[in-house]
Amino acid sequence: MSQKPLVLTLGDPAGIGPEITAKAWAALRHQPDLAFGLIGPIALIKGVFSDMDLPAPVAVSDYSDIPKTFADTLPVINLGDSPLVIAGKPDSALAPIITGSIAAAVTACLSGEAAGLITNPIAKEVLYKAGFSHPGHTEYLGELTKGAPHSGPRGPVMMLSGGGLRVALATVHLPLKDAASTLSMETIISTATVMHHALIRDFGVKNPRIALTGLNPHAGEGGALGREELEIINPAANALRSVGINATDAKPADTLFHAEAREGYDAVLAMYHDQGLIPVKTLDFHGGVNITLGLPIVRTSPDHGTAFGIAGQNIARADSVIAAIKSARNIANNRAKSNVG
Ligand SMILES: NC(=O)c1ccc[n+]([C@@H]2O[C@H](COP(=O)([O-])OP(=O)(O)OC[C@H]3O[C@@H](n4cnc5c(N)ncnc54)[C@H](O)[C@@H]3O)[C@@H](O)[C@H]2O)c1
Ligand SMILES: N[C@H](C(=O)O)[C@H](O)COP(=O)(O)O
Repeated sequence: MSQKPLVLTLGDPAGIGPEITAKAWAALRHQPDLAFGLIGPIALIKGVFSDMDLPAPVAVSDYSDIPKTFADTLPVINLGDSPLVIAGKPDSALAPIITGSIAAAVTACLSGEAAGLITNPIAKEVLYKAGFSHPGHTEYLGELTKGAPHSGPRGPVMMLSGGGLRVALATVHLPLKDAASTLSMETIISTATVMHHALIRDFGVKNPRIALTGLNPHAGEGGALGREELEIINPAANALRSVGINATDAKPADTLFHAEAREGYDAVLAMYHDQGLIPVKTLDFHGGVNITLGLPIVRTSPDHGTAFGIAGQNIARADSVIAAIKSARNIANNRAKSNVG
């Protein structure tokens, strides 16, 4: 399978990224197939390793050095100097190194030097204050990769995996009041099409079954509680089925996520952010993974954020970032197989 290393972005260094990076490295150092390098100022990560009595990270100049170094210490693609970072104290002055780390990781994946990237959490508000114009990583990665060749329908599509669920979103980071007015047949069709192809290529699902949620309570109750199901979602489902994509008509979201339902589908397409992410994070907060579908590169992320309130206390759990690293390797391997096949 792909022997190229994975790369981990810095995220907001005032958050829990540095400590979960150290904990993930300590947990995975003897698993060479999960070797990863951090992209960021090495000065920002050394203190955490010292506090945890871990070997000091080392700067490497080439991505090919990551696998050779990983068992002994964390390899770092050094981005040079950084402004002062105080754990738990976000600072928009850090925005250039935060976004610079992401851009460098994308470049490494596009060049083939890295098999995939995992993003440490960012705090959107902090980046917005610095002029970051994208809603989050997902859209930024879409922009950074839009010119690169990609076999299959292009995203980006956000999908959270965890608790036995895979849930993608038809609308993402916009005010809830706008979610209904933004919802369209075109958005549902394009998102479900990306999901279908990704389930096959990235997850090895032979005949994907995608359940669509309704927008309204009880999926609109036949139109009595809203008409988006009758006028948008179900016509989109019909169009999807007409081209061979197995998508259901709108189903009531409050009963779609229970165990029996979960067994009936390979993924769910939810109509708005919290409708889809609450079940995943409720069932498996520390095992959940955020996966971006429809990109020419592999990208995963922990399902949590910067947790500024606990940053620097060494109590953050690395489970989710470890799950994200494993997921990135699995997807990279599946893509390598499908490219060969
Ligand atoms: N992947 C990402 O980049 C990502 C994901 C979600 C939220 N965010 C951003 O993070 C910021 C904070 O968001 P939030 O407070 O809603 O969510 P959060 O995930 O940062 O925190 C939610 C709660 O979970 C706890 N928590 C989070 N991660 C933990 C871990 N690894 N171990 C132990 N406890 C953990 C926090 O202490 C807090 O109590 C926001 O700016 C948001 O946009 C980023
Ligand atoms: N909606 C995501 C979540 O709750 O996990 C989170 O905001 C990350 O989004 P990006 O990966 O686009 O930054």
